[in-house]
Amino acid sequence: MEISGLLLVVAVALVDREGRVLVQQRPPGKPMAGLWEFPGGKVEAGEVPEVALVRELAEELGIDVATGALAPIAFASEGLGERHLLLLLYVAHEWAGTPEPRHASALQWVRPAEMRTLAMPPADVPLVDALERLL
Ligand SMILES: Nc1nc2c([nH]c(=O)n2[C@@H]2O[C@H](COP(=O)(O)OP(=O)(O)OP(=O)(O)O)[C@@H](O)[C@H]2O)c(=O)[nH]1
Repeated sequence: MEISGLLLVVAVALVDREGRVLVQQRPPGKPMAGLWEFPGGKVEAGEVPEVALVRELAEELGIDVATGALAPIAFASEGLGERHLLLLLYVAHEWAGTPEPRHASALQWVRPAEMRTLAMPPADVPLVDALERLL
């Protein structure tokens, strides 16, 4: 959803039992192709953010997440070309199904410290710091 140049995006750190986080690689043809990011996407007009995230996770990964399993942990505020990105990051420890890369080029489970070695969008760097403090 875009409000006067403000782009609202929701994303999640899915954390497995070993404390690893799922990241996905943006596919060729999309802006920032090849970078690793948290699964998620744009909130559509009139959509509640948590509902948008549940929808994106079903579309992108084929998993079911309950809105109540999503806990907000951090946000990023970052210039994005002509627009400004507001990215809300949630964490979830429970979901149904096995994530598969339906839109992404690849998926991988990584520890927060290892995420620093991955090329990620600029907005994600402070989010990784917040995640590392939390996990
Ligand atoms: N999903 C996601 N998007 C991110 C992250 N970091 C970040 O800067 N973004 C930016 O947030 C925006 C999300 O757009 P998207 O392309 O993933 O969203 P979408 O699935 O709704 O896209 P669509 O327009 O292809 O349907 C992009 O500009 C993307 O680069 C992140 O960690 N996860």
